[in-house]
Amino acid sequence: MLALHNVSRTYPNGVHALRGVTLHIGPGLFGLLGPNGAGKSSLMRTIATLQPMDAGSITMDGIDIFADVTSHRARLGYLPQDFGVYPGLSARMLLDHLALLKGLTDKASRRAQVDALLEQVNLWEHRHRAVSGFSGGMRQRFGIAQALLGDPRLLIVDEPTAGLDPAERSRFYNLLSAVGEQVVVILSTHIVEDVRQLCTHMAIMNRGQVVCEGVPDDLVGELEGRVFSRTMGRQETWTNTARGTPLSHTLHAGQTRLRLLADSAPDAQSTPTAATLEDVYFRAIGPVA
Ligand SMILES: Nc1ncnc2c1ncn2[C@@H]1O[C@H](COP(=O)(O)OP(=O)(O)OP(=O)(O)O)[C@@H](O)[C@H]1O
Repeated sequence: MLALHNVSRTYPNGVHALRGVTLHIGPGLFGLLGPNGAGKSSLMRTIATLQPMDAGSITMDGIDIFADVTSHRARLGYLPQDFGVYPGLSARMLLDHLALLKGLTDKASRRAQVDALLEQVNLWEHRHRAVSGFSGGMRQRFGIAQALLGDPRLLIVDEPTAGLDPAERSRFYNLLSAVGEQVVVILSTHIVEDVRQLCTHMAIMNRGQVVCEGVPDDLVGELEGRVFSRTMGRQETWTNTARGTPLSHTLHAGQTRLRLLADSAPDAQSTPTAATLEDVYFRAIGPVA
């Protein structure tokens, strides 16, 4: 169990990136959602002990992660938003090299682990190809393989599906959910659907704070029966709309569809509609104009 208590961080430039974050993260896949700049990467990097915090505490199974950074890192796998690769090095050679850097010094067991990981992430047949020439999805799967070196107990994955096409994304989802059966996985993303498809627990961050936390289905269930939808009138603007709390608006076949939160139908045009995790998200962070 990873426990964060009142974690705060202000960068030297004065940006208050984390403001008293408290979270308890157990086994399975934990989704961390939030808009750009919410503080997700800052939190990930802090949990990975790549940057300090100004206040608060983080423990893993009751042990302060900053008390013994080396042993925490040995139990940690991290896939950052952008990870560089050496040009020209094959997947197998690069993974072997990264394994060595991670302290896997015994050649035979290192090779065995490298090969097993390449199989696990479905890159075995591409093991002799240069990682620098991989597609986005293959690269991310390689990223998971490198993060899993040394059998970590905690895996941190920061916005992994950006730029992946639907097929690659779904392959990546399958891999991540299989991994999530064995280790604690924290997935940071601003794609609500990622969390919907993968995560058993989640939190939403906004402006450095956790503004919503729970089980995705429960959070959606809390809004059930209170979400209404209607076409937005031509003269109407996002802010002068009638009753109910506006959640979001989307274009559908050239018309703007408005989603509202209200205890009963706000007007004759609104129809009840099934609540979604996106409604939970917009309710937590506030409507986007
Ligand atoms: N090293 C840094 N020095 C100064 N400010 C930073 C640094 N890293 C992040 N910030 C600022 O801290 C805030 C939180 O950024 P962070 O990258 O943690 O958010 P995020 O939720 O991961 O966003 P994104 O989805 O865009 O990656 C932002 O205002 C950002 O500009």
